[in-house]
Amino acid sequence: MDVVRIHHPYSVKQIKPEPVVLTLGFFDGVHRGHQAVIGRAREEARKRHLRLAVMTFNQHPSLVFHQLDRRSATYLTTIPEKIDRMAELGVDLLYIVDFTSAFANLAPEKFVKQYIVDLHAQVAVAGFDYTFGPQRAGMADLPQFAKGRFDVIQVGQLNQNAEKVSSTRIRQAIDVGDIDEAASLLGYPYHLLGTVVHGEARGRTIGFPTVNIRPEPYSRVPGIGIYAVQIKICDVWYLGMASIGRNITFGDDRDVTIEIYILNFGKMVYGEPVEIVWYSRLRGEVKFDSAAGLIDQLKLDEVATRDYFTQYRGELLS
Ligand SMILES: Cc1cc2nc3c(=O)[nH]c(=O)nc-3n(C[C@H](O)[C@H](O)[C@H](O)COP(=O)(O)O)c2cc1C
Ligand SMILES: Nc1ncnc2c1ncn2[C@@H]1O[C@H](COP(=O)(O)OP(=O)(O)O)[C@@H](O)[C@H]1O
Repeated sequence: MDVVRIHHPYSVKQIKPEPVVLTLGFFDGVHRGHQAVIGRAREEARKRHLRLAVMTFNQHPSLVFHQLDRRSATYLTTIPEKIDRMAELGVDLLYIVDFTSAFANLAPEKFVKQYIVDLHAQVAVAGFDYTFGPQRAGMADLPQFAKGRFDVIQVGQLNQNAEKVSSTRIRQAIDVGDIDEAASLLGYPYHLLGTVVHGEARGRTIGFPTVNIRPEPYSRVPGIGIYAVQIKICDVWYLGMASIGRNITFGDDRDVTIEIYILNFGKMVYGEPVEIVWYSRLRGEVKFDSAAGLIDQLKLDEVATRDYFTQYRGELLS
């Protein structure tokens, strides 16, 4: 897959000359609804023997249109994850456009000319709620702006349990730790990228050393709780149990940390990039009277983690 980053106004040299089916959207999470849009575009690309292109943005449009608080400016998929997901969906060409005021304020005619026609789109595909231009023109308006220069395909709303599959719904599920619901809406288990940093060096003293994770900036961290996870370090996947919490047994008013005890592991890996896959929420965070109480619970958690993977994810056990 070719990835082309664009900052408005772009240079024509950046644009690939081949005709494409162009899929438009922000696609945070690349969830089942997004997969349906991209899948429809892929079908059209195959039929017409064209390359499949996607045009997305580096940041959420609402960042430019109005102020966002810090928490809502986080993403289900940061750019590196989105790139991986798009490649897996068979996308040939990904344009990542910096969403700036200059880009957002392009009149719809100019947006259509510069970002659809000049990208050599023979077909533009988007979800029913895609909007463009400062007045937020919609998909129903796109054919009139196309003026016969490309075809327009609008993909309808995908529902699950009679409700729209949406990034907002998935963010809400992630926030309350409902990663099962998140996975069923995403169509894959939730992932998070980060780096191993130093913690308080207490884990090793209680027999459960943990990698402390600093998440990739702007990524959305699941709600407080204890989870069965998979973690990739130095290109190898391991099983583990993760705690997202304030380590309340050891004091009040602590910051939320992400810590993972990795099964069958004993290496020092500070500074390594990691990928975490969230499989199951085991329990909430508990305040124990002593470290001994926590240790007993961690032993039970380890059994619960192994049981979970044996029972439901046998394919991950090697
Ligand atoms: C699977 C798991 C479950 C945990 N559950 C709790 C908990 O319920 N309550 C709590 O106070 N700390 C919990 N912890 C966090 C420990 O307090 C923490 O790992 C320990 O203090 C080591 O911290 P350090 O890595 O900063 O040295 C848990 C940690 C793990 C790995
Ligand atoms: N089974 C394991 N799971 C997680 N980390 C481990 C494991 N074995 C060794 N380590 C290493 O030990 C470190 C964690 O030790 P810990 O005492 O919790 O210290 P700190 O909280 O300062 O990182 C990890 O960062 C990792 O490099």
